[in-house]
Amino acid sequence: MEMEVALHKNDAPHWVYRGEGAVNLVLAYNGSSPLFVGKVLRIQKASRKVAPGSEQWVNGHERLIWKDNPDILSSPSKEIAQQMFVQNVMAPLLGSQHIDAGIRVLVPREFLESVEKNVLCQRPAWRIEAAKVNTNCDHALLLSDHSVFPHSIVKGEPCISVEIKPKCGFLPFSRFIAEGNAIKKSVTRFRMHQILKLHQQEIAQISEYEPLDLFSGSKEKIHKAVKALFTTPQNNFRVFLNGSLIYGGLGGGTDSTSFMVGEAFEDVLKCVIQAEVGMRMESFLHLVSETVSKSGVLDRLLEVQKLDIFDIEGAIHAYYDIVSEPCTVCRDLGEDIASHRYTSLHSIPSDESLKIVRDYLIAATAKDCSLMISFAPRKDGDSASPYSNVYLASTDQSFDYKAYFIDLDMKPLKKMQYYYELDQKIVSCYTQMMKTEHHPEKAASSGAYETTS
Ligand SMILES: O=P(O)(O)O[C@@H]1[C@@H](OP(=O)(O)O)[C@H](OP(=O)(O)O)[C@H](O)[C@H](OP(=O)(O)O)[C@H]1OP(=O)(O)O
Ligand SMILES: Nc1ncnc2c1ncn2[C@@H]1O[C@H](COP(=O)(O)OP(=O)(O)OP(=O)(O)O)[C@@H](O)[C@H]1O
Ligand SMILES: [Zn+2]
Repeated sequence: MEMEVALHKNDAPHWVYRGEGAVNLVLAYNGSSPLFVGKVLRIQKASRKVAPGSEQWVNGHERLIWKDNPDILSSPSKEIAQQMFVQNVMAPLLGSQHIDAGIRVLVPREFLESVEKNVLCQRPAWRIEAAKVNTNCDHALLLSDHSVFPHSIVKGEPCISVEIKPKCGFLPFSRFIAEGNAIKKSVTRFRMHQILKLHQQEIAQISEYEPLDLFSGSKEKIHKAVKALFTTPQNNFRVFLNGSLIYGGLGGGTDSTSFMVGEAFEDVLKCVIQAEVGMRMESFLHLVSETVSKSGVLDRLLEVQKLDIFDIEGAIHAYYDIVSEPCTVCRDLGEDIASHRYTSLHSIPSDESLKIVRDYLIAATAKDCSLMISFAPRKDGDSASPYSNVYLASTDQSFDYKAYFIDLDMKPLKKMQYYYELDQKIVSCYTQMMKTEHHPEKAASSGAYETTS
């Protein structure tokens, strides 16, 4: 058992808003207690509307999925189960050197209430509307702050970091994909989802980012992807300087609000990138591309994403067998098609169904996590650094870097049906758009990728 660290109501003023996603709010520490310097606190939110799968942790069927992980099953709460999931399932797959499962700390209600009040003015309105801090939860996770280096805080040296949410980096190849949905095999989920998001006014503009480029392993394509992320960051790209957001949208989601532009931005970069004004951001993007390429961290992420070998169109049938419910997908497809294509899936041993769904959920986590890479300029003669090193030719600078995955939460089994429905919706919206002549976003279809053999 790890030692329990507890926070007090009086600590609240030192914990400041860093960011948030759909389910957690993240606070950074600005005080001087050695226990917390260089750390962030990840606290749970409570949805105002009940989201699919957000109910009580581990129902009977979920226990079956994770039955080989006693640590998960015996977890007394959802947060501890999440921590065990990161440690026992995701870390071995992605490499524990890129993961920090964090330690649990006790947080009294007064602390959470106080923090909630303090950060309110920084939270995006739509996030406030969707969820509040869960003040009934008495635990939070203390994690390393991946946007800084411990030594840069101590010595007051600069550190620049980037957060990338790469999303799914491959095209599905499952034979269970219906003929009518064959487009999924040539256009990435990300690009198709963009059309739906635009249609639902979740975004104002189609992203230029193509996940296949970022995961390609080719330096040129990786750089193309990084430049696209910079041009249309949405919730896929952020830059932090000494832990403060300097580029990209706050609070996740897809709106891009707080932007530093032009010269102001070039100016703040001067402490880390030794280049002329106007060249600094470009150099930094080269540094990011070089590091993504050199580190190979995305190669492993891609392998984990590819655990989804059946696609949701296959996995959904295994899901219905696990929860012992009649398969609504087969029902809606009608006897004929269903009996041909999916009977095999419905007649496999239950351990195989469990494996299909378990792998699908693990892949879903890998498709939704983010990567944080931070850089500290290296001083000459500083050879004893424990960090990896990357060289930026355009500025003749050396950097220490570290790469960590964040947001490796387990996806709830309950979400399977929602995943199926969303997938259908994304494909039909995209197909619809393709059919519509002269649609303003027709151009986006040129993102279709040719599969090379
Ligand atoms: O389904 P997706 O691909 O839209 O992913 C969701 C994300 O949307 P986005 O990356 O903007 O498209 C979504 O992100 P945002 O809330 O849009 O920032 C969440 O990460 C969501 O996961 P969870 O509900 O927090 O467990 C994500 O849901 P999962 O599919 O990962 O369960
Ligand atoms: N260990 C960390 N170090 C630095 N920043 C972090 C860390 N963990 C989270 N953050 C910041 O806080 C934000 C929200 O965290 P996180 O993605 O874990 O929230 P979430 O609610 O689980 O997200 P999602 O909506 O994807 O499920 C991140 O986008 C990142 O900017
Ligand atoms: Zn079925």
